[in-house]
Amino acid sequence: TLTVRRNEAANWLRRTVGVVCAKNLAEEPSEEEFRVGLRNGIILCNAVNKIQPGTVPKVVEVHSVSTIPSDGSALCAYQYFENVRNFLTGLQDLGLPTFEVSDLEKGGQGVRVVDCVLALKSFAETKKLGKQSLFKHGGIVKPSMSAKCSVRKNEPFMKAMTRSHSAELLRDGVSPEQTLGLDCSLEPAETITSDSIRMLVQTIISDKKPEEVPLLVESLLSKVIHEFERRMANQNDLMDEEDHESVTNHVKTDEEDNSCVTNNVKMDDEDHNSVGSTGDVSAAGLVNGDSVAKEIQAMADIHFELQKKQIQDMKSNICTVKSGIEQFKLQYSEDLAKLGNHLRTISHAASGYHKVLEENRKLYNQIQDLRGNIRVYCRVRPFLPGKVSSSSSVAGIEDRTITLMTSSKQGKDARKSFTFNRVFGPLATQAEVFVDMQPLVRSVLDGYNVCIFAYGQTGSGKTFTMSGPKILTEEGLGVNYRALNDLFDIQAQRRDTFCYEISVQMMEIYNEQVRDLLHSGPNKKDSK
Ligand SMILES: Nc1ncnc2c1ncn2[C@@H]1O[C@H](COP(=O)(O)OP(=O)(O)OP(=O)(O)O)[C@@H](O)[C@H]1O
Repeated sequence: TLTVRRNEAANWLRRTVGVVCAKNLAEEPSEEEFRVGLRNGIILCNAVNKIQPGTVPKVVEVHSVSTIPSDGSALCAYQYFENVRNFLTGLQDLGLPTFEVSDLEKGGQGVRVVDCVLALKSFAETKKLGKQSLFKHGGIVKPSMSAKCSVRKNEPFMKAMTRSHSAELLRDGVSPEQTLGLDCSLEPAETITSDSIRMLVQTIISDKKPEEVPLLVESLLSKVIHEFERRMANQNDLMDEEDHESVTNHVKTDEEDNSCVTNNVKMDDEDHNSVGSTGDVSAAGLVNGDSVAKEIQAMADIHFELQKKQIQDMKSNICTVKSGIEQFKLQYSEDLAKLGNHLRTISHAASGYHKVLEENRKLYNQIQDLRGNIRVYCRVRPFLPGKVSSSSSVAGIEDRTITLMTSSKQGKDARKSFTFNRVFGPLATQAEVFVDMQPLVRSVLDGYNVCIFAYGQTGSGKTFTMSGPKILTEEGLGVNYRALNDLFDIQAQRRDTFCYEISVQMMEIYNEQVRDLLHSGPNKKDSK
């Protein structure tokens, strides 16, 4: 705020001119007190002369302090005006902001006075800083030039600052010998720009004799090179530090990798357990980059050797597997060749199968023909329950012959023998009877027509032989059932090579009449 800034300005003036000179300016003056305190221009002129001696060549002052009223009214108005005017002119010469004389009168713009004083304060501080910097590095001591020579009227404040700063160097003067001691390595926060440096050099050589210039430039360049090398060395040191930090971080990262490696090593080979402990020690004892690098290199070497060994093992395993595969391939080709031979044999056999089958069929049926195209069998029914067995007319039964005895005739005529393909006695079972007929069923499936029928008087046992008893059992199955069973069995055996269609009809011939027993409707007589 304005009050704070005004207090700051008052304090700075008091410090600059001393409390005796600034006895009429309070530390924290009001606006009026500030105006009255500075009104006669004495404090202002002394202040600017402290900063820049000679800015106000003559300050009108009253030495008898006691005679000066608090508002400075003892001085004539023109005297006040003279001091203030000289002060403002000096500010203009320094390129600082100014104010109007009327601003120190009642009703004037006191803020402009405050601004002006604070600008002078900044100027003084900047100048002091520049001097310290120069003295610190240089030893520039010989004033030979007025500050005014480098300060032009109405230049911008900051530009004036820079120029003034440069002017300090010049004003203090530099002999060639002294310049040799000039340290161009101004502080890193130096305020001198390239323009000001150029100006500085120009000014330095401007008042030098031509023969002094090369020596001067040489000394400057020498200093510049020296400074450049120093900064490069600093830069390298900084970069080394950064690299070291980077290496340390890298090592930390590698520590984690090494722990993985260590685990792998432990798992792979117990002989390499020492590797794990080495890795732990190196991880714990990372002190500097070299030792760490060596540890890492050692770990990498061990890991490399381990991997090399694993690769060799894998190579030998691959060789073993390869030879195994070659052997297997050889055996496989041999087996394949054997299988091919077998297949050729089977193929050859298969090609002759149908021929052989046909031949077999012909031979089989030739046998059936040889056994008789028409075969006649005789079966003797046992006595039915309740009948006397002694009244039988059968005198004897042989394999193919049966002998009957007629009680009404005597002698030789009483006995007659009959020959059949085979004679079955009363004890013959259904299975025994069917055995002689079974080959004919196979001939049916080979394409031959076969007819099996029973012939005899009523109650002689035709139905029993062909179908079975009234209460049917497995053993009692007659020729019809057994023949049909055989037909279906042979059909199943040959299903891969033959396809058979089987159908059944049941006809009855009775009293010269044929009847279809499976016809569900009214009996249909068929003369055929
Ligand atoms: N080998 C046998 N063993 C036991 N019993 C038999 C035998 N043959 C026939 N029989 C019995 O004799 C009786 C008459 O037989 P079956 O009915 O088969 O004669 P059939 O010749 O068919 O008579 P029909 O011409 O009148 O029909 C039946 O009770 C039957 O069980």
